[in-house]
Amino acid sequence: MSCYESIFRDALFAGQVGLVTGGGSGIGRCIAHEMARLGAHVVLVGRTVEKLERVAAEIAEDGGSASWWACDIRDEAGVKAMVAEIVAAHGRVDMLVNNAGGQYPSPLAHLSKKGWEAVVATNLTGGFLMAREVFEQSMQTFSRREHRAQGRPGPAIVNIIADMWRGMPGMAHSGAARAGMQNLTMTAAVEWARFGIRVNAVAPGWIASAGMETYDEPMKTTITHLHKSVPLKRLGTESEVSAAVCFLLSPAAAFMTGQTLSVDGGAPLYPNQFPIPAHSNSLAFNGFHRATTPAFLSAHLQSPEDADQT
Ligand SMILES: CCCCCCCCC/C=C/C(=O)SCCNC(=O)CCNC(=O)[C@H](O)C(C)(C)COP(=O)(O)OP(=O)(O)OC[C@H]1O[C@@H](n2cnc3c(N)ncnc32)[C@H](O)[C@@H]1OP(=O)(O)O
Ligand SMILES: NC(=O)C1=CN([C@@H]2O[C@H](COP(=O)(O)OP(=O)(O)OC[C@H]3O[C@@H](n4cnc5c(N)ncnc54)[C@H](OP(=O)(O)O)[C@@H]3O)[C@@H](O)[C@H]2O)C=CC1
Repeated sequence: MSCYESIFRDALFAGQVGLVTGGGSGIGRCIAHEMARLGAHVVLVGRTVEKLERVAAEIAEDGGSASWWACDIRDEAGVKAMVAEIVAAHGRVDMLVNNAGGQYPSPLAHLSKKGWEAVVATNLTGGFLMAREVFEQSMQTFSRREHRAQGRPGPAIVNIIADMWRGMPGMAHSGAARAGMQNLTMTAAVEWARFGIRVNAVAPGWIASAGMETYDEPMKTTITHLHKSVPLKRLGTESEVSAAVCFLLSPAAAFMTGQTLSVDGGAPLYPNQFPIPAHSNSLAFNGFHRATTPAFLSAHLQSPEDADQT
């Protein structure tokens, strides 16, 4: 386990209350630690009590302030009750990090309806329910004028999505849900801007997080090769995602809303494995154009169906 020094100033979030879903492990745990280190009281949300208790104890050990709430973010009544209790206990919610999520690998054609719905509910519906309740119940507690009078904006929301910019082959359910969450981020940003609420997203690429441990051995082998497809030639860290989240929650991002920050080492920009030449060859253009097919590549011009028949 590593420790990172936050680049943000001490007490940046002093006096603020932040909710982190999925705060019991991985990226969410790291975000919760950093927010607490910056002075926030952090409420950790997840389904497994032991994980939440452990992280809350770690934060207390480090001198921070944290509590936890066990809740499945897909359970509408549970989310409503949880946000109500948190608002009653702390008076408000200043920050929401919609980080809970996950998926399992499967070819699109093999996805069951139940599996699809489980992943979409986790990565899209759950985030929607959390954001809506925090919005609704914050608005009931404080009017915009009261927020202004106290010199505070409304809650800042950050949604964790994923690198799904070119689809998400092998994880179609998650790609569809994350794309939905990115779109929801933009809509919420516009609809809630007049209440001083900012809504942004962070799209992690491949991160060496505790969550990667949840996969089976064949997937873990795949994951050990992923760095080759990243221009920066490594996986990201939990703390690099956390830094982007804390930036978006902070006043440094006061004029940013509806945006998605990618933390991915440039992976979606250059997914291919061919080497970049040191010098480009200039191509002479004389009005003709020619077409040739190198013999060794002929087979690769066939569609998979044609290739099967040969
Ligand atoms: C590709 C290369 C990229 C390579 C690139 C890889 C890196 C990608 C980057 C992303 C990395 C991460 O997100 S890392 C974070 C990973 N962390 C996680 O994924 C942990 C959280 N995940 C989960 O909780 C689960 O996966 C999730 C399905 C979302 C929620 O589960 P639930 O508790 O709701 O439900 P379960 O009861 O477990 O499952 C409900 C149904 O879902 C289906 N289901 C669930 N798990 C299943 C499984 N492993 N295989 C088949 N089907 C499954 C079944 O139909 C289940 O019903 P039954 O058949 O009746 O049981
Ligand atoms: N690691 C990576 O490379 C990437 C990760 N991401 C996303 O970042 C987020 C954090 O992932 P990471 O830290 O790696 O993985 P983890 O598996 O460690 O974190 C996921 C957390 O979400 C919680 N969670 C899952 N489902 C629910 C639910 N229905 N209700 C409440 N809590 C839930 C889990 O706790 P519990 O099971 O106890 O509820 C867990 O603590 C996820 O959304 C993930 O998909 C996106 C792109 C890349």
